[in-house]
Amino acid sequence: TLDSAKTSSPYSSDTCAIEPHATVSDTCASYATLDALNDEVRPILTSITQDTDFFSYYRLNLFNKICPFWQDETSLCGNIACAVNTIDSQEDLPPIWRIEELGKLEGPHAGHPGRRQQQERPKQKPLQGGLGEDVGESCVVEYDDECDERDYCVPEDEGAAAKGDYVSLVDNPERFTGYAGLGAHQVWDAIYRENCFVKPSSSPSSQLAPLQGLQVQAANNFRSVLHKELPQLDDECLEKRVFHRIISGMHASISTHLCWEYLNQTTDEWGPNVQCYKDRLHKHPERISNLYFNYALVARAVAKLQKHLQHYNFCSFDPDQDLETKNKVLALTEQLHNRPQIFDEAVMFQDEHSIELKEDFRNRFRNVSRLMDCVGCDKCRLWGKLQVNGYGTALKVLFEYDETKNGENPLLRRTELVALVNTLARISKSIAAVRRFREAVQAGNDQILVSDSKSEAVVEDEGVRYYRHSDSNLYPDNYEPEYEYPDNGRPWEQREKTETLAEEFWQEWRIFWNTLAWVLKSWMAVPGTVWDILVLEFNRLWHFWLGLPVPLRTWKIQFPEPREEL
Ligand SMILES: Cc1cc2nc3c(=O)[nH]c(=O)nc-3n(C[C@H](O)[C@H](O)[C@H](O)COP(=O)(O)OP(=O)(O)OC[C@H]3O[C@@H](n4cnc5c(N)ncnc54)[C@H](O)[C@@H]3O)c2cc1C
Repeated sequence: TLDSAKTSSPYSSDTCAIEPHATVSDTCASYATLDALNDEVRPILTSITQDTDFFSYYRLNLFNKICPFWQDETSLCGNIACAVNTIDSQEDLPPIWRIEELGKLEGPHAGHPGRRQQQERPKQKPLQGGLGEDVGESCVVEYDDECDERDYCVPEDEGAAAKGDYVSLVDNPERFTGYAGLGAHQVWDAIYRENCFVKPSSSPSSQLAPLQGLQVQAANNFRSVLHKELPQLDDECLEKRVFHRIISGMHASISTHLCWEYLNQTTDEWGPNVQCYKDRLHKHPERISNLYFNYALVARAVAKLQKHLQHYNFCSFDPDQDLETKNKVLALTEQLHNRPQIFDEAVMFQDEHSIELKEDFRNRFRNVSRLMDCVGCDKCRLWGKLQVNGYGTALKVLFEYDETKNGENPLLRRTELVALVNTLARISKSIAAVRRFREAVQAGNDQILVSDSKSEAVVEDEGVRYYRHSDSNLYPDNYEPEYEYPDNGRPWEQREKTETLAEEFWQEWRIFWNTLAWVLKSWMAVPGTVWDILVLEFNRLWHFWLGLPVPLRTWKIQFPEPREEL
């Protein structure tokens, strides 16, 4: 099914997809142009998404929605299934716990205040410090969450009483989580198969357990979209192609992130995994092409907002933060705007069926958005939802906004703007990572060393020095590596540094605590284990007494190697 989507892609024969001076098809720019643009905007984009309260928190309904298309316990979370299978097998316990942990959300959450709370609480502190005392809550909370028929995504609060939680995007980086297998494949499969303007012979939902209540309604809407006759759609239709490229480009970006921030479970180290890149991207240049295509599309949408954002209110009750955030955003939109156009949306939806086609396109995109509730790993669902919303917002801006006007365009909701800019930052990071991976493959290296050591300043702009970082991009003086790493492994780029006393203390404390937990668990398992051994030995004795072949002994005494196992 995914293969059918793949083979129907007109790009599978695109062997020169990553030739630097080739034009990225369906855009107006070459790979080299987009790389150069990315080098230029990456520092400011990183600063916006990492350093401003407005863009580093996202509101979404992550836990209260059920997958509206199928009921299938195994697809809910591949990791939990793994953990259930292996909990008996003590040997595998620590790594599996780690995998399960990887998908969980980290950092503080804060619930969206209800109407009464909104009236009672001071406007500067609507979350009452829920995200930490130093977070500008007036930059984070969004009261206006209504949406209109022009949206390409299902609004976050649709059909649910709860208005969602605020989560930190900085504390929950998109990277390897171990979410894989049937559950993940089923979601990708549904996204490609059901949203590819291909008339399905049978929907996956029809093969799964029966649906109930609201699920039936959602599934019916979904099917009615799929079965709608659209005479003008054929395999070569530009709009269909664009749809496929957006999905495939998003998939490629997720794959890049998980390969770049990969956890080697044998060595417990995080770092780029060149083989992962080769398998998922390098052997499929059309996927890299789709990644660059998405960059052009989303960057064009952000550029188009230049006028619109001039009077945008980022932090209602904090003028200093508001000004700082606005300055950064306007610098970004200006950089993207003041250059030859990289994507021309005006060629789409131009024929006689355009209204019908646009409506269909939008509905299919909404289905992708709903499918995100079927993703069985919290962090993957967070970033999946955010990026689908980001692409949906980009499409809305491209096809519904007039860039020459200011007040007449509908105001973008906060969630839309945060999703749009963070999605651009994700693709930007992917493009930089793909370049590093490509260089490594061309040089025949199986490893990439990532270090944050700075070489000499390369550019100085308005008092800020930019350095050429080891990932070959330019970063401002105060740049810190984008990601934080889990407690159980120090970042690979910091391993050589000397540890402070506090760090050493906590490291030792963690080992002590894990040892204690491990010992207590082992003690609790003693009665069960002794019982199993007695039954097995009695069975062997019984076979021996009857003169039957004696079963092999399936247990042994093994001394643990605590440091490695913990
Ligand atoms: C919405 C979502 C978000 C996810 N987020 C994360 C995450 O943050 N971290 C994490 O570790 N895992 C994440 N996953 C899981 C991850 O995407 C993979 O599904 C998982 O790593 C298993 O990979 P795989 O090699 O089996 O192939 P998959 O990536 O699952 O791909 C399945 C099939 O799709 C086709 N395919 C693959 N890439 C493309 C492409 N770019 N274009 C077209 N076709 C393609 C291929 O035929 C492939 O066999 C996410 C999954 C989903 C659905």
